[in-house]
Amino acid sequence: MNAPFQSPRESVVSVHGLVRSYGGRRVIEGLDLRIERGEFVALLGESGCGKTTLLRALAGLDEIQGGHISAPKRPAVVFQEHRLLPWEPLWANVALGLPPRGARERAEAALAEVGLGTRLDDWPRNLSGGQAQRVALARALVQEPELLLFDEPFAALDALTRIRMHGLVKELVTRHRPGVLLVTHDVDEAIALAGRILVMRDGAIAAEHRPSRPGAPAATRAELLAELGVAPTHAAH
Ligand SMILES: Nc1ncnc2c1ncn2[C@@H]1O[C@H](COP(=O)(O)OP(=O)(O)OP(=O)(O)O)[C@@H](O)[C@H]1O
Repeated sequence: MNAPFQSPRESVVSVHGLVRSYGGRRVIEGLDLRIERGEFVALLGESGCGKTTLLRALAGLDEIQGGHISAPKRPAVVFQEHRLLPWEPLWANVALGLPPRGARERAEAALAEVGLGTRLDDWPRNLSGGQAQRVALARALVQEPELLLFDEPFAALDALTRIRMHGLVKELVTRHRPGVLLVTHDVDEAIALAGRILVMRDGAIAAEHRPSRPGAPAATRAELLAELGVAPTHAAH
């Protein structure tokens, strides 16, 4: 009897030999990256090493100077600041870019998923920082993206709100299964959320960790801190 057919794991992002420079200065130099469907990848690296530059290139926001990127045309992006339109109510902010028919209902469902289902007609100015980021998350997920790009989305939140957001993001990502790339400065956040953690250095991926292996989180934390040149402290959570 034939063995069951096993398809190779499908990648949602595939980058080969990426080069990105600003005015002749190369920030990304021959970078390779794959993200599989439903995979949650975190990207760490020293300030200025090119994390946001990579994310923008994946989002198709910038031209590249070399190499090849294969990624969905319209990935959803969540930035550190919520970027909500102050003159639109919450539901319209979430519905932005949806076809008009059924847009309000879809926005309502997405806002309910992030715990703001009763605030459809409220305004961005009435939200706390954490609530505004939840709306930004709803706006990203309502598009049902194959790829979700996070650029330090929780960095401006207080520690408790950040931990609550981690729980919510885990739940939503498990349900919707987009490929995720999370740019973060927070080693503990990367360990809490990602199945795979990449460290960026000198314009390329310098190290890879899989914190979900049994017994791996503590070792991964120490290795990551050493790679990032930071003295270890107690885990934040
Ligand atoms: N528009 C731009 N024009 C010129 N140089 C830029 C531009 N954007 C970024 N850079 C440079 O590219 C390098 C990488 O920047 P990038 O923002 O990608 O780093 P990062 O790893 O995301 O940093 P951080 O962690 O501090 O956010 C930096 O040296 C930065 O000065």
